[in-house]
Amino acid sequence: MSTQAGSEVKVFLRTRPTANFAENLIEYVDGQTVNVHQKKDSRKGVVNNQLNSWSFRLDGVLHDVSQEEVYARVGRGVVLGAVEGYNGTVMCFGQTGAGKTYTITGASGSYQERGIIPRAIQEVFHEVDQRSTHTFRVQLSYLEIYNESLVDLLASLRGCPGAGPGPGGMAVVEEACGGVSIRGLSLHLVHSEEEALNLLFEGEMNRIIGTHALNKNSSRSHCIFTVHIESHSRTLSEAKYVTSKLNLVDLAGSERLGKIEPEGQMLKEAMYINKSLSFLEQAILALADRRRDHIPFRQSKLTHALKDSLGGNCNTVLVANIYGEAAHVEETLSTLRFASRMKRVQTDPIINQHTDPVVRLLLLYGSSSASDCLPSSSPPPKADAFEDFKAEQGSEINRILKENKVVLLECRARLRELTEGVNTTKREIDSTSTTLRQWKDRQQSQGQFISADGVPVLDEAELSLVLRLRDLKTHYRQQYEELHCIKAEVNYCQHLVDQCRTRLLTEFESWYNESFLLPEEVQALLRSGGTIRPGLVPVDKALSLHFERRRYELLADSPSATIFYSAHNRTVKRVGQHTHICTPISPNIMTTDR
Ligand SMILES: Nc1ncnc2c1ncn2[C@@H]1O[C@H](COP(=O)(O)OP(=O)(O)OP(=O)(O)O)[C@@H](O)[C@H]1O
Repeated sequence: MSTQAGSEVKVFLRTRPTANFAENLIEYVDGQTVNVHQKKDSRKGVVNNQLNSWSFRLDGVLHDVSQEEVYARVGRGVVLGAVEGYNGTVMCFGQTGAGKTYTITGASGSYQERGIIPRAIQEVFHEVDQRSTHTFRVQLSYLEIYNESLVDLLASLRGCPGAGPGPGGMAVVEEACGGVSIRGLSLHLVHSEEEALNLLFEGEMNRIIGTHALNKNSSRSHCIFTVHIESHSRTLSEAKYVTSKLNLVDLAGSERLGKIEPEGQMLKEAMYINKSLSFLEQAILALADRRRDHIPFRQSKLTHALKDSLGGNCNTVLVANIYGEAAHVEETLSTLRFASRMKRVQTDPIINQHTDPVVRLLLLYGSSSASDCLPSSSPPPKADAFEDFKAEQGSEINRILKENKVVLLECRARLRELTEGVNTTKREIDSTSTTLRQWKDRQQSQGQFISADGVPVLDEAELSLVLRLRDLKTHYRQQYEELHCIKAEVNYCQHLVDQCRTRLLTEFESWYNESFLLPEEVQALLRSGGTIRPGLVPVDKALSLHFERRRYELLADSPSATIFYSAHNRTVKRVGQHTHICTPISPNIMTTDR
């Protein structure tokens, strides 16, 4: 089993931008050290021993930095680790309105300001596309913990297996391997970045948001977005496979009750939030103390659900969000205290390797009494089976692949034509400029014609050259712009074709294994929808890959932005909220990631 060198939880500080940043109270020293000064409390008497300066050492201070940099420093390592098979957690903690949701999810509907979750999704699928030696299975879940109740934020999606809490309701359950899972929480298989973003936006729509004195869209709950990754080697025909869980956690805001004076429902919410955060703090304190053998995870739903995600077998990163104004310096201090406790928690991540029961069965039977268990006839050659698959089970995705190839070929032909056109125009511009220059030189040597008013007079031939040059330049600019668009379109079509091809091959592999290589009794298990997963992807999901050409024309030069906006808009349309359908403000803004 591979392991990563044990270390501590990584902790970063991120500040919400404000014009009133309390520079005299909060001091950043070397990119890692934060000093906080607080005025002595006069109500406690003139003479008191209260300290008024604190120093905290963290892994990094993210002050005035872009979402992209935050992801690069905080998220990327954890995400890449998860693709390798290491569990990972990125968690945002801090007072209400300090920027936790902005950090983890990002500003709603803005590609540049998307947060860690959409970027992590993009990275996971990028890696999946790159790693052709493995097949990946990516599933998502989105859990909300509101007033000590577990809520499935993706329960509204009909037709997903495992959806619905079942008779016992939702609950955190301990697993034999020491981890935890949530009974009744729906898991959704996703095949592309766009499908995954659809689910994220769907879940966002369902979150419980309240208005708070410090944040008009305050999240009144804890949310855990989890990417479950499973990978099998394509080349090694062994039963081993690797799984990992990537948890992206947005905690509810920590707030002193006295400060905001909530009432009614808000008071109840605030009490639940504070209680669960204080249990979280107790669990962290216990985890940081190596002499402790009991960690009080079961005190709250939050700590129980995060049992296997806070240090231990997990790459854990905490972002401590602060709102650095003088009025909030106490919250800043308490956030930093929490962060420095968290930093003492040890991590010891290992790759989560398992053995596939189906393949193990196959290998086992194959080596002992193959004739009893393996299918009676020998499997057909793969090339023939592939042709059959394309004509039957895989016909829909194969049709989409063919259609996309046709569009790609058309786009390429158009690109060639335009490139030739641009080159021809450029040559004409050059030759017309040369002729004009020569004409001018000749005129200069003969002397310039001047009108009766003393204005230089253009010769008719020279005038026609000047006009021709102007027209050519206008035409060149138009062609160039068109060329730029068609290039982006070609890239995007190529991306879709690659995606369809990978999908066709992956589905064929699953179908071939299940149809010809598995023992008949195992095939029967798969058919009856037993505990063993079927490998085929439903056709309606495959259809979602269909190329919606017109809709993408606007967004042609940035495929990943296209995916982001398309998923966002689809969710907004489906849910029918009064949210804006978002399109990029201008192509320039879209392509330059802040
Ligand atoms: N780094 C940042 N850059 C730009 N805007 C930010 C940043 N951080 C926070 N904001 C803005 O501040 C406001 C509050 O942020 P956010 O909702 O993320 O806070 P929060 O900590 O999640 O609050 P709560 O605990 O109430 O849910 C939002 O309007 C958000 O867009």
